[in-house]
Amino acid sequence: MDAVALRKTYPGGRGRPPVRALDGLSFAVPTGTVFALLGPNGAGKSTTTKILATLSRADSGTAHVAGTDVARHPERVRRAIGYVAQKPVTDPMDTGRENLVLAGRLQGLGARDARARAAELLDRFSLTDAADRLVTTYSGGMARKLDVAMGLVHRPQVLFLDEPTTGLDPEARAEMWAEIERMTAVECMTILLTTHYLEEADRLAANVAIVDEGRVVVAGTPDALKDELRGDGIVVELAPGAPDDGASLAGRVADAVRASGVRDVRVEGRTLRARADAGAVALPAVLAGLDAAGLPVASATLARPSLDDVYLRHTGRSLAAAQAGGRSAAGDHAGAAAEEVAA
Ligand SMILES: Nc1ncnc2c1ncn2[C@@H]1O[C@H](COP(=O)(O)OP(=O)(O)OP(=O)(O)O)[C@@H](O)[C@H]1O
Repeated sequence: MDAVALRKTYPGGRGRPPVRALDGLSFAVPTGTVFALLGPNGAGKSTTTKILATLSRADSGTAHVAGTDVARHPERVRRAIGYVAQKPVTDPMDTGRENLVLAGRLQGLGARDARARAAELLDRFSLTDAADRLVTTYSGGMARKLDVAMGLVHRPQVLFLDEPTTGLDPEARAEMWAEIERMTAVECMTILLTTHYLEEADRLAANVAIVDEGRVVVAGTPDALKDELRGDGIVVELAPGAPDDGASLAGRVADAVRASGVRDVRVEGRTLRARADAGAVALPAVLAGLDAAGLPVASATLARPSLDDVYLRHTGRSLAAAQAGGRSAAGDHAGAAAEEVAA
């Protein structure tokens, strides 16, 4: 599966400016592996997934799924893929089993085969005990597992999972992760996953592409991306006593730690992030510099590089900050054009 130079602009609607969702996005996914598109809300992950799943068309660029060009032969692609959207597709007033049997019938299975496939999937997702209860009574984790099962009824070669664990509690998330790992390990399925959880990408994906403002800023294996960052990460939270006067606080903090030998210094609000070859040596010097400058510290941590550091390095801000702030052009979708469905 690959995407090459995908571009997509949504019309703004109601006097709003158009939104450039994809700005030349490219990546390649080896068959039988999990690939994660990682980025904050509005980065363009869902738009990419919809184009690859033939639910939307790119303005330009090409994409292949299961060896087929998505724009030229969308019907062939649809037969080869399962698509699990962010929003549930199940009918809450039907049982889990009824939902799966109906999905099987819609995919062309006979009644007996649809029932057998439903039972198999219910068992696989540990939903057999709840199979004959209405979906409206399911927990968030159970409902999400049923969504994924719905995408698997026709045994797709390629599965798209759009934020499969958003909103799930840690236990349900761990169960979902185990199932995703099983799908690639045992069934050799190719999975494109979108997430804004760094830990999820790190744990599941053989390869990760960090997406920001409609393009891939960096891609590689999680380990290779982390190895690019030499040394340790230092994070210092300033105490509330430190005046938060934006740019001038950032400047004072940067000046205060200049002599400590740290690099890649960034200040967001009251949080200082920096890197050092030997963090244990640099951290006391950082704290001494802040103390001398009259900047009180609330906490300080030292950590091996994480995907968050990779994100910060390549986008200039932490994923948490990007998630909180959204992207500059992103608004809510109100007044925007309704999602179109490619013919
Ligand atoms: N149908 C639409 N009409 C107008 N703008 C849209 C539409 N769908 C998405 N957008 C805009 O395109 C940009 C990319 O959105 P997209 O949903 O692809 O991002 P995302 O990374 O998947 O974010 P999320 O995690 O919120 O789903 C955003 O600015 C979004 O507001």
